Amino acid sequence: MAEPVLSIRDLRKTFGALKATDGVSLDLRPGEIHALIGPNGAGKSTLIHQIAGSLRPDSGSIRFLGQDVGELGVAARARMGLGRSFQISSLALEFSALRNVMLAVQSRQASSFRFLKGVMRDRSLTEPAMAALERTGLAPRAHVPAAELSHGERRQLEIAIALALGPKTFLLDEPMAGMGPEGSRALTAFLDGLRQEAPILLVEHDMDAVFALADRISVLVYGRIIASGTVDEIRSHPDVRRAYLGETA
Ligand SMILES: Nc1ncnc2c1ncn2[C@@H]1O[C@H](COP(=O)(O)OP(=O)(O)OP(=O)(O)O)[C@@H](O)[C@H]1O
Repeated sequence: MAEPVLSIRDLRKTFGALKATDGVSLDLRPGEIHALIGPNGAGKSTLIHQIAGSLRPDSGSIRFLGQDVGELGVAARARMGLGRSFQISSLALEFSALRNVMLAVQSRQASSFRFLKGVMRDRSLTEPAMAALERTGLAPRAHVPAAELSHGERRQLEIAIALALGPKTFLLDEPMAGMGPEGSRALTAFLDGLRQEAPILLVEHDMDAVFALADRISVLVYGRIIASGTVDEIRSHPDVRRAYLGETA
């Protein structure tokens, strides 16, 4: 089996008496979508924050591309290729979709001291930014200010930004949230193709999307992984049905 791109071992994080992450270990291998599911408050976002570097674990290790990244901050992990879907709040709402992606591309390039006027004509920025918008289906809306994009389009823009950074792994925290059925279907098809480019750790409540996409599913309940396996294994797992799937049945 191929070496994991991302490898987490015995990660722990408490908030006061609450064990938000209680000894989590998981691997993400090349070419796969590993879905992380679990009820509200199970600790999924807390885990993603620790992997991205925005929250420091109490103990445990996170290895990315063979390197222990525990001491690295968010920016250093992002530069290594740990791509996280941006939260809506991080979009520059007054700027166009295109300019939002260009800012991300620019942040990856060495010389960032350019005037904005020059930036908008700089093909080393516009071309990769347009390519990312085209891949996410947002190219027709490239010149629309982010403030005027629909909720679903902003989610597409976040993924375009993550893509433009040339990631080696994607951490996607509920990319389907707030999308209509058509948007979810389009995003599911898109993510399906994306896994070959970079494996995806996918936190998602939309079980249709999870069952359609996941090579492997881990189920998190009260900060612990109670089961990990293929879609079929998880669907038929009695503890999972009781702790999670049964909830919505
Ligand atoms: N900064 C914090 N301080 C204190 N408690 C926190 C903090 N962040 C998260 N928690 C708590 O940790 C637990 C896990 O939260 P988390 O947001 O990771 O769950 P989740 O699985 O992502 O939930 P959801 O599916 O609703 O997004 C919750 O009980 C939450 O209230």
